[in-house]
Amino acid sequence: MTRAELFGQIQKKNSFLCVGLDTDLNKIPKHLLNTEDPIFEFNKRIIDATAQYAVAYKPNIAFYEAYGVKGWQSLEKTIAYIPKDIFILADAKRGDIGNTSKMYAKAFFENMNCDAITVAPYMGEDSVKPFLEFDNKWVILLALTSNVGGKDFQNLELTQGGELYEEVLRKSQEWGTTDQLMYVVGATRAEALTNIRKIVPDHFLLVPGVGAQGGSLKDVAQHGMNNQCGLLVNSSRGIIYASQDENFAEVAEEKARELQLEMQQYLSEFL
Ligand SMILES: O=C(O)c1cc(=O)[nH]c(=O)n1[C@@H]1O[C@H](COP(=O)(O)O)[C@@H](O)[C@H]1O
Repeated sequence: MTRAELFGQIQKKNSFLCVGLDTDLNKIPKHLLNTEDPIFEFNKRIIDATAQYAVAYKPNIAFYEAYGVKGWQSLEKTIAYIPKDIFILADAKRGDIGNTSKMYAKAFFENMNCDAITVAPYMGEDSVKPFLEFDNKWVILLALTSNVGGKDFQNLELTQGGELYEEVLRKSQEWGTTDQLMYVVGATRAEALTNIRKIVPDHFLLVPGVGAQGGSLKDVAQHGMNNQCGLLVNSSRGIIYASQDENFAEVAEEKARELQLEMQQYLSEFL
């Protein structure tokens, strides 16, 4: 998907919501466990309930890999089921020597036909470049993550000045364009967004950490929005497990709607 198409979706739906499909057999309603493919059945109901409010879905690959071949089949069916105008983001956090990254890129961009993949920048330019060789596909580099341990390395002061995550943002801009590269910034690190926007004013940011991890959507929008919105804010557990009863899809729809309404307000205020 192109940047113009993504922004078009945001304008059309008045939303920059990404729904995280972190589907766990231990958390989905029990009555679905009797179906042939409980993970897909759950995802299908969540997608049906939230597609009108979501501009992106983010299946986290770990939740599918954990179930082996069956998990991959559920993932393939889920990706095929997502409406074509919605951005699909494989949260796989890959990155390896070039030869290997190329195969990861094939897996998610050709075989799975995802629009984007999350990539760890730690192995540097030649580990990221193979993902950038596909038209209208996106690399989402981890910059400042939402977890507490993110500070262990990402906030280290470098001898030449600045922190490690800032260098990731600066250096990686040489590898691809604003039509190819996005960055992950955790909603729990919203205080850093003003500084981040000085380094990457035009890039899209994937912002997880709203909902279950307690990040503030308002702070993210206020400090992170640019003139094309430039944000995809993810919530996974806060939407998909808001109810673990038979009414889970209706409650997920309500939660997605609440976030969309708040986003609509910020789009009119800050854009
Ligand atoms: O890359 C990610 O999506 C990601 C980066 C990050 O810094 N923090 C983070 O929580 N995530 C992912 O975003 C989702 C957050 O899920 P919830 O906390 O349930 O909304 C999970 O799939 C995480 O793996």
